[in-house]
Amino acid sequence: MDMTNHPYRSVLYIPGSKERALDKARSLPADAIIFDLEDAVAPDAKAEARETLAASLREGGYGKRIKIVRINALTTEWGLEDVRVLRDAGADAILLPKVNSPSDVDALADLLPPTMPIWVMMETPVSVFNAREIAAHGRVAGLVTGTNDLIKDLGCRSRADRMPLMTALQTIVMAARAARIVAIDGVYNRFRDGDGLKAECEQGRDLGFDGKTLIHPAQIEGANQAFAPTSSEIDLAERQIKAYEDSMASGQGIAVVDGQIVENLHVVAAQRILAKARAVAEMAEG
Ligand SMILES: CC(C)(COP(=O)(O)OP(=O)(O)OC[C@H]1O[C@@H](n2cnc3c(N)ncnc32)[C@H](O)[C@@H]1OP(=O)(O)O)[C@@H](O)C(=O)NCCC(=O)NCCSC(=O)C[C@H](O)C(=O)O
Ligand SMILES: [Mg+2]
Repeated sequence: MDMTNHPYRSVLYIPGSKERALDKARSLPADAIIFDLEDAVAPDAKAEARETLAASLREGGYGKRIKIVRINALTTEWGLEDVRVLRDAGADAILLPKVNSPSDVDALADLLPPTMPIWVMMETPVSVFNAREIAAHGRVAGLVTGTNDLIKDLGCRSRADRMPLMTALQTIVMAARAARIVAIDGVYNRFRDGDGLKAECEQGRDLGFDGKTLIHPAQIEGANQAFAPTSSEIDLAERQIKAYEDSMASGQGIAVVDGQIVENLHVVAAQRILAKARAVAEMAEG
């Protein structure tokens, strides 16, 4: 699975214990799925969920959706067995919760095949302080923000504008961008509130996240819309690239489109928008 040229607009958590949801996900329009063995699964159900999930992954049918398994932390009684059962079950990546430092990633890397990408939950204050080093770890391919755990650990208020989380959110995006890996925003807990989800998706998009983690199928469409390039963004990107090429051909280094300058760096951003639009279109083709 090519994980780099892939959209990550909607990243849906599914409890590994829920067979019906595991099955339903095969037809949901999410870009990626996090099959969860951690917080969505009760302690008594963990052993059975592990086997249920391994069987679902082996059965397949998830198409182009990126398949990420969230194991329990290796410091828990379940973590090692999660790795043993799931490491060869067909996941595209393993997601490690409650990471604090690169050494936590090392511990998991030692247990996985060398080609298996590791994603990391950024959900402790220490992980935010160590964000740059965690993101730069050679095995880490994505950062997933755990806003619920962050709010718990910070003791901050859960506000609609997420002001108390802003330093953490921006640090996570910056760390991911510096390391050229994926950055996914946290979940919106009020899963029946479409307007609230839309606002939070747009905020996450504006901050630079690639997409949002979700807890319910009803949230997928809102995230897919918010994190996809709009038709006017695509149109502007195409015109910027054309204008810049024309200006280069006539010996000038700068073009002007809609009253704004276009330099090489704007062309790079425009090309990124078009690449994302192509990736979204390919995902829609199924
Ligand atoms: C939140 C839910 C418990 C709600 O479940 P339910 O009441 O069953 O919802 P519905 O009846 O509306 O469900 C309708 C159908 O959709 C399927 N469904 C529901 N949720 C999912 C899902 N996540 N993936 C796939 N399919 C789903 C139901 O099976 C129904 O199907 P059908 O019967 O065929 O019509 C529930 O949505 C849920 O459990 N969500 C996931 C919660 C979760 O994963 N939490 C852990 C991750 S959040 C987190 O930990 C973030 C981070 O770590 C942090 O710190 O912030
Ligand atoms: Mg968490």
